Amino acid sequence: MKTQQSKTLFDKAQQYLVGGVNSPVRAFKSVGGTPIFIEKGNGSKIFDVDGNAYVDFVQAYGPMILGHNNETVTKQVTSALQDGYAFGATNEKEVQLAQIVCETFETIDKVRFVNSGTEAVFSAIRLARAYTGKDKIIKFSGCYHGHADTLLVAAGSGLATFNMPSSDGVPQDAVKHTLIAEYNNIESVKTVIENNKGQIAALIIEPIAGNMGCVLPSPQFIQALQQVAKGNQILIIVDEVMTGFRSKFGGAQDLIGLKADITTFGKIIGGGFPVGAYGARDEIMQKVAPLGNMYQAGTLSGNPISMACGIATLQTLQQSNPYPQFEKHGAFLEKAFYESAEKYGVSVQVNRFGSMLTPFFTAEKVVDFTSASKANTEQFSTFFWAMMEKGIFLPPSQFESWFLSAVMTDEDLEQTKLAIDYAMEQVAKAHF
Ligand SMILES: Cc1ncc(COP(=O)(O)O)c(C=O)c1O
Ligand SMILES: N[C@H](C=O)CCC(=O)O
Repeated sequence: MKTQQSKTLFDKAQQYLVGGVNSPVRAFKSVGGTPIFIEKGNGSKIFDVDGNAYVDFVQAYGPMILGHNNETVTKQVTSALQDGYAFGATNEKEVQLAQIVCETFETIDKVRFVNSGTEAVFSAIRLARAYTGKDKIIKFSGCYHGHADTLLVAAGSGLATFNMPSSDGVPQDAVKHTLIAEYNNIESVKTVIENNKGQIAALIIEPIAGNMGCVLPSPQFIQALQQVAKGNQILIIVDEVMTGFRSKFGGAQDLIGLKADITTFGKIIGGGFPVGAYGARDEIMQKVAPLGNMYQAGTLSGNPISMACGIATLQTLQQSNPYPQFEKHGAFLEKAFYESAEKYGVSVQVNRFGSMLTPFFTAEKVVDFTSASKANTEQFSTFFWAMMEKGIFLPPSQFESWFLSAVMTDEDLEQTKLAIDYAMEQVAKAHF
């Protein structure tokens, strides 16, 4: 694997960008070595500046569900660009994308577009507080909801990767209303509620956790969560930034049977352009300005290029329906993991939901952040670099999800299966 050009660019990047990156997980810090610099993407693959090709399981951390440079999407974005990029006045494309979201989600009458998942989530929390008149919120350990102050506690993704319980610069005052419960543990939720009776506006949850690696909620947990929230007048914010339109044309909330009061989006609804959104039934959304007194605004919110890309991406997903294929491909990879792990005596747990998956290097079932944290990150690093050597690009962290794209071919999957076998062998050689 040649890396000279990436190394040269990374040296230069570190002169001008903090740590050479614009988002911490991209720095490869937890797996060591130099991050690759991407030149271009096409279909299921990305290509780095040294000429290496990789089957892409990162997909920009989710949005590129149709793969790179999808012909229909590129055409519609190019056409939108000819008409101008931002107006500070409403454009029909905003209405079109909003209509798709509202018609797809039973729990949503209206949406508001913003520019990122982070913005969507902190706005949703403000809305829940405005609607209920209460301040406290519950968040689950290991879930990540973006980098707003209130939510940078016991968070997953980069914070889990770098073993940071919280971020410097967040005042104690900003997190004093954030209460932490454990994923898949209803007793922990009940205890938090009992200790804060009548003060909790909302709980926020990743319906399928993707930011401590992929972790699925049990049906019993979801059912009890719904009941407990309802019984205590606590709104449920379902954070679908990662899961929205990923495992079905709609939300993971439908698949697991969780009824959202407020839903947040990002990633796929912008198809790779900056976007976020939050939505709810009318009664709640009427609190948002200009209808109500909860203020939230944005210079570039609903910009026509993100909207065009989102519309084209969702329409293509709806027409092509890649979801049954995701199931087939996901199951193929899951089997490949377990077969190779057994062959080389490596302990692995593969957690998967449709097109999201994480292989955890541990013998214990992974059901929450505590069990996820027991995964062997050194084994993961060995595995990661062996996969890179064989042309497979993965998130450079044990605590992220891999994503399948609709354009992955049988050949890509065979290549990935062979790479998994090789990488497991390297793990066994290096660690046993
Ligand atoms: C579930 C979830 N919520 C919120 C966010 C924040 O989104 P963004 O990175 O677009 O701000 C992310 C990803 O970063 C996410 O995975
Ligand atoms: N896990 C994060 C979002 O889903 C990864 C994106 C990032 O923080 O760069």
